[in-house]
Amino acid sequence: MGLLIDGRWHDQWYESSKDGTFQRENAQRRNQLPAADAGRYHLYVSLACPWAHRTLIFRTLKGLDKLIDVSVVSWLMGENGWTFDTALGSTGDKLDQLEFLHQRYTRDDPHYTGRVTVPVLWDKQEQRIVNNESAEIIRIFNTAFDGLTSNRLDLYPEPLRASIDALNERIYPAVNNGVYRAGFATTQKAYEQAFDELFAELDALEKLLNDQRYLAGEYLTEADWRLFTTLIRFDAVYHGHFKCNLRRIADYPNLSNWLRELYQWPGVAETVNMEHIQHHYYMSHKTINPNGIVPKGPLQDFAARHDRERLVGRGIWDKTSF
Ligand SMILES: N[C@@H](CCC(=O)N[C@@H](CS)C(=O)NCC(=O)O)C(=O)O
Repeated sequence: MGLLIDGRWHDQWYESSKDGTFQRENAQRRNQLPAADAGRYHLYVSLACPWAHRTLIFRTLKGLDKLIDVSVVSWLMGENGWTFDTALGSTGDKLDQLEFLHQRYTRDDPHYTGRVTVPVLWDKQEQRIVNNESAEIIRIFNTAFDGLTSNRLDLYPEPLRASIDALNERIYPAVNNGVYRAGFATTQKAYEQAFDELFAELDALEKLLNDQRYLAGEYLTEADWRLFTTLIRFDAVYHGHFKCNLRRIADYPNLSNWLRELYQWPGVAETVNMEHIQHHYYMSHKTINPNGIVPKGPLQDFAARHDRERLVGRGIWDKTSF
């Protein structure tokens, strides 16, 4: 775990602020696509990472698998940060056989300063990072290639944007980033604050999903998928490793049924890799789990039946029907 300073790699742990709260660095590459060309872009992901996972799901749902190839980093994030160690689950860097992800960042800018994160959307033609912010990469995937794929699904449809934005705004700090705020807190107070906000929000979402099929109502949207990548990791990792243990997702009937429905959505189960998820967190965060013991449980069956048919659901918004 470390960062680049003026293009040179330094191995160092996250710095929290004086009051012990975890500070997440803002992603630095925030461009739109120069053009929607097939085969021009390459996606770098970790199968362990909830942010990268969003982009993999959108790539699948939007039928981009043949247009955008993917390299997967190793699940272990050690002293060199993310690596392409094929012995530890990486596909290798399919473009240039690089050893470390930080070399991809210094190909973008030899003087890059900052953390080296996944996901990364790389432009092979211009040899630069288009974007390394998952919230923006999924919006790009949602529309940019529609002319090439004829895929008409819309996960951020105009009439639902205000409610999707409002959901993201509360779920990101309390849940998506909330589990990290709890897990990486370095004072009791900072941990308890993150913990309380997290479970207050999960309780509210449990209530919301009692009367509606998906977060924004009858349509399955971006807001659901952004929550999904955190909740699918919750009982296996955040509950124990990040001490988010007031309740498990399995203790929330609506959230766990909703989670199973999304897991069973065509193509989605193939994007979930529990081995990468558990090994990454428990073995990479030595300050939290110094001996790197990876728990064997819990037993989970996301393929089991769910009860969501009891509520009206229209699936993903299809632009051709409007
Ligand atoms: N805002 C970014 C966050 C990405 C992020 O923090 N990814 C983590 C993996 S889960 C990472 O690569 N961390 C490496 C580091 O912070 O050094 C996004 O959503 O794309």
